[in-house]
Amino acid sequence: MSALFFVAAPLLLALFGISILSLVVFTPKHLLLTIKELILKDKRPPAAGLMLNLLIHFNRLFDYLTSVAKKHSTFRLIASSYSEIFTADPVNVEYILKTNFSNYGKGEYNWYLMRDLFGDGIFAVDGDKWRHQRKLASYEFSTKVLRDFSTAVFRANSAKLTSKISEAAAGKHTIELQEMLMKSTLDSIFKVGFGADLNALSDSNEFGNQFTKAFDDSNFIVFWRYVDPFWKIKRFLNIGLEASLKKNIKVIDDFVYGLIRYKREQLKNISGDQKGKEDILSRFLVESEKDPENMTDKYLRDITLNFIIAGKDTTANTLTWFFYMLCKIPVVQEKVALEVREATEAENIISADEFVELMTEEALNKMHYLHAAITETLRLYPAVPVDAKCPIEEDILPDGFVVKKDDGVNYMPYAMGRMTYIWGDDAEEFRPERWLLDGVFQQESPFKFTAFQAGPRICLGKEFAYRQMKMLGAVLVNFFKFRLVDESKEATYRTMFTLHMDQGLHLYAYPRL
Ligand code: HEM
Repeated sequence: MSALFFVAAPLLLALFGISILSLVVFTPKHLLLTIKELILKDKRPPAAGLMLNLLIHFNRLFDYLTSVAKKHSTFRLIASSYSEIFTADPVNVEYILKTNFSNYGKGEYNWYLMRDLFGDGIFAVDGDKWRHQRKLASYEFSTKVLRDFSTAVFRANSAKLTSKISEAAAGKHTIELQEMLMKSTLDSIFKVGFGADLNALSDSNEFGNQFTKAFDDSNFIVFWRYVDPFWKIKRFLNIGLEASLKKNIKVIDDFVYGLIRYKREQLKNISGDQKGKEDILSRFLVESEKDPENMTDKYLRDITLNFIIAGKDTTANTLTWFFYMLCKIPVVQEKVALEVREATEAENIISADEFVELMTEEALNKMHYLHAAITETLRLYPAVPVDAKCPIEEDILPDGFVVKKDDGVNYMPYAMGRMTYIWGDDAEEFRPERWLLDGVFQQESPFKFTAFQAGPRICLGKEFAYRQMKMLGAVLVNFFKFRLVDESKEATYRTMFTLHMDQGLHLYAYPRL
């Protein structure tokens, strides 16, 4: 241990120095680049500071970026040899995500930071691997079978959650809703995406709980790499957060490989045409039988994990902020409750199991106010608050600013939702009515409302997510009135890839009926 310390300490100090220098001062390479920029009169986005600012403001990172975006719709932060560009301009966003899509991928840089956790899954890759996964998953999302099956699963899980909350309400206990929602959406993605009951993999709930905890922590640690100049050395020495990440990834891997083994066994009992048609994982497993060299178990792990992440956190986090806003503005909560009763035509006091049967597609489609309230939540609390891209070639954005090949380019759904130049003077107000015209929900441009990304890489699960969120939202509001345990406290986020409420959402639930 002490020998390791004596070897590692000077190395760490040297790296510390170099890294801080690279973040703080202008190296000769950077000076040359700046002089070149001045001579060539490149129109670069205004420099709002150094990359070090991201580290300084890490805990309130998305609010820091919002405050800068209020002054400059496109700006950059400077590192030693490149700039990280941030934009909140819908015209630029359309250009990056659609018009010149082929020039803006995840890139090597993002993949390198994310790969220990996300591997070669759809969130982290470009090119053929992305196209392959997108194509196979698109089939699955477009089928009526998936639609009907997922609706049945959402119904069952909503009734299950209602019964859990009823127990807490009866005992006058507080609930931590974010954790409950995380479990519920994990159950749903397991059943729909992988055709398996989470409990089927293990007798105890602990299995899913450990996975959820390990994933949350990894999500935070991998995001932290973007601002930590020492992460590579920490990984090499297996110390600090990188050592925890390694342990967490082991828990995640055990969980996902366990699922793949279980699914392979299940698949052995299915033959003929039906094989590979039931769920996303079966489809990928059948592909791997045809092409075992490319579709290794590691690749299957990456694909599977990325789908769990896609389906679980985004939806649960959005619902968490939705219930938080319902508590902050009780009149919105009452309007949702009224709409749900009218749309389902539920007259008598009925059980949750009976009530979820009234949640038909037709009833859900009638709930325009609920749809608007969820969308308003996503406008102000987008599940993916900042999204990073890397340019392949030097380029000029529609606002005339030059993007260099080594720059990073980010669009900012969190900041965009708060810009008066996009949403008007009341941009920071939570007002579901802004989405309604004569009571009917109106779509916005996906380049202005960017919570689901846009263009060829637009979220594949958008419709699936709305169905699940409307179902859970409607059923819970129908049965309970929610109140914050601490009404004076403003909720905040834990900075990571997804907008996770820090410390969870602690509520009282009172029976409504
Ligand atoms: C409120 C819920 C959701 C939100 C806000 C959301 C948002 C997003 C965003 C912003 C991306 C782009 C991420 C990136 O490239 O960095 C994305 C991609 C994706 N989402 Fe969602 N998502 C939600 C729910 C879901 C669900 C429930 C599923 C699946 C069950 C899903 C499946 C996917 C997939 C597969 C991609 C990758 C698309 C690609 O790269 O081609 N999403 N989503």
